[in-house]
Amino acid sequence: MTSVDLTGPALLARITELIRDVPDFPTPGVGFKDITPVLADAAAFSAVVAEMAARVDGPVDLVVGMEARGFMFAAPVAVALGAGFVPVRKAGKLPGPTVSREYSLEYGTATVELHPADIPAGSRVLVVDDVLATGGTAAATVELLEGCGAEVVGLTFLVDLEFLGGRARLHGRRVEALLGVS
Ligand SMILES: O=P(O)(O)OC[C@H]1O[C@H](OP(=O)(O)OP(=O)(O)O)[C@H](O)[C@@H]1O
Ligand SMILES: Nc1ncnc2[nH]cnc12
Repeated sequence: MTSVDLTGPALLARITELIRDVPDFPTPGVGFKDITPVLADAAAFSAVVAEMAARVDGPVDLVVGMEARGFMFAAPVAVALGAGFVPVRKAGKLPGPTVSREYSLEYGTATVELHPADIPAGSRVLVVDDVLATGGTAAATVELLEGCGAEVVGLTFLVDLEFLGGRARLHGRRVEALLGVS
């Protein structure tokens, strides 16, 4: 059992220390932010989940996380908020019926899918992922959710790679990031 005693600037400093910069991964020229050390640190992980859960206004029915790293934060945030969890998966992983969107991200293109049957119309949904980079993944996820009639009440990330401009793709929405990298 771990107590959450990391908050504010101490949490920010700890996250900054733990996230590992990996040059040229997965492709040349990409500066990859490896968040696995945050997951492996019990105090940091629980504090991140608590902080993500705190940065939302009003009730949340569902927390949506994107495969695969998004699942690692979104599922515990859902439990912390007393909300359900819905996975957005890469193409071909969900049995369906699914709705899907193709999108581009910092290092390629992909297709994401979800089960609309898991999203009752009017659901208040929080989207959680580890990294906001170009915003392609998050924007595609918002399109899918809104196509199901959900209300996206916010998007929360561990890291915002600000120099890639992802926030602009989410203009007008509540976007929270625990750490901004400029
Ligand atoms: O803002 P974007 O440019 O869309 O990039 C951000 C996305 O990229 C990463 O996922 P990735 O597709 O690498 O999958 P993974 O979580 O399975 O590693 C990350 O977890 C975000 O979902
Ligand atoms: N630079 C990066 N580091 C980690 N995850 C990412 N997803 C997209 N770009 C990324």
